[in-house]
Amino acid sequence: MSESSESDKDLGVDGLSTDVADLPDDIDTLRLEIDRMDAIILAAIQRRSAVSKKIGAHRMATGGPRLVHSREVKVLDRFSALGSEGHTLAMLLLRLGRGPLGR
Ligand SMILES: O=C(O)C(=O)C[C@]1(C(=O)O)C=C[C@@H](O)C=C1
Repeated sequence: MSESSESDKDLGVDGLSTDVADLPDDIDTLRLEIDRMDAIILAAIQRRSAVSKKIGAHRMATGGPRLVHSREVKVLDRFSALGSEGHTLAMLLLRLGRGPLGR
């Protein structure tokens, strides 16, 4: 998997390295790190969805479109760093942000 890009560093995720050489070969310790990452990921997804819904509500209240294709392409591009599964994950994030109207 690729390291985070320069632009991601600008966005404040530079503390989350994929270099885990410094972690011990101890399953309990490693599982604790997974639990910590899962908690961060879950909170980030929930916050992302809330922000996305807020943008959508504002845009629709001001007469704009429900979806913005160019932004969705950017999200899909970013997650292509994960390979083909990145597309599935990005689509899921976009769906979570759209809410029930966006199916
Ligand atoms: O960036 C926007 O304009 C959004 O509404 C956010 C978002 C997203 O979740 O990334 C959601 C719906 C749009 O179609 C595009 C992007």
